[in-house]
Amino acid sequence: MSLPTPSTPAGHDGLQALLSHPSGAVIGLDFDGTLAPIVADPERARAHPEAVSVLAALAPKVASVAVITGRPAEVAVRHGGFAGVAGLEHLTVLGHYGAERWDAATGEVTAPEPHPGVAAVRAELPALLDGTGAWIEEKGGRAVAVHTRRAPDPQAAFDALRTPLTDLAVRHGLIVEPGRLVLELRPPGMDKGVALQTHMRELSATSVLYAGDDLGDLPAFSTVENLRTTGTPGLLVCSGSDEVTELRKRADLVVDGPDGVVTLLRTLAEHLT
Ligand SMILES: O=P(O)(O)OC[C@H]1O[C@H](O[C@H]2O[C@H](CO)[C@@H](O)[C@H](O)[C@H]2O)[C@H](O)[C@@H](O)[C@@H]1O
Repeated sequence: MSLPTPSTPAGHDGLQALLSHPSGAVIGLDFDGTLAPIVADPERARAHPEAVSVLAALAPKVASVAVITGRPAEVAVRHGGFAGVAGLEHLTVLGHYGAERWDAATGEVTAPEPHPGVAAVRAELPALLDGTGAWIEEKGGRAVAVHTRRAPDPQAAFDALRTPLTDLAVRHGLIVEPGRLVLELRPPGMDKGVALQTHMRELSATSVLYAGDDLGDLPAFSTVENLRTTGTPGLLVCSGSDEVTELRKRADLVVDGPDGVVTLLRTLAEHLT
């Protein structure tokens, strides 16, 4: 299968750099909505059935494959089926938007101390969510996610909760990370852009491909755009959905959700020597 053609000159340069010098390339991938199809219950989300084998084919050919996710790193590893896979011995999972790190090489997670604001907002949430149809996803005490996908009117519940949850978060020193019918209350100071840039710097990476689907991926898009202005080529891929349109406008390639991401990565692996 032939590789798709990026719609922008910068994306074209990014793909060419990756193909000509793969050992310098970092492949950064979001989890939910990019490697894993969106489902109503986050506990039931799993990586696309072909994701692991495709990543295992790609990873030995590039500098690094890194999954960069809002999930706790350990949850992404478990739901992804990423541990103990031949070919993924050097996989990195950066969880909680980069605050946590799991390395396949050690199997260990490194994480900062929990922010005290998380427990404080968690205690106040039940009263605030009463009657809204929204529900809470626990995230290991390091963040809380308020989901509205299963509310009677998911978008109305999301819109109604955004301001009160922002006020609550700010009162306790947290920020709100909006996503696909989810409002996450989490500590400030880290995002996927910082996580991607730090990872690339550690590896002296010479090019990057980043694929994401949601608003939380925009900082990583910004990092790639900034790197391109200082001479590091990059390819931005949007895992397309009807729910989020912001990434489409800035992507060099739009593919059809996790199916399209897996197909792209498989084709890329086939073209890398
Ligand atoms: O950075 P990501 O890997 O994209 O994680 C962001 C959030 O993803 C999860 O929620 C999303 O996926 C769920 C399962 O498909 C879906 O039910 C929900 O509507 C989506 O927003 C996850 O549950 C959150 O904790 C992550 O922050």
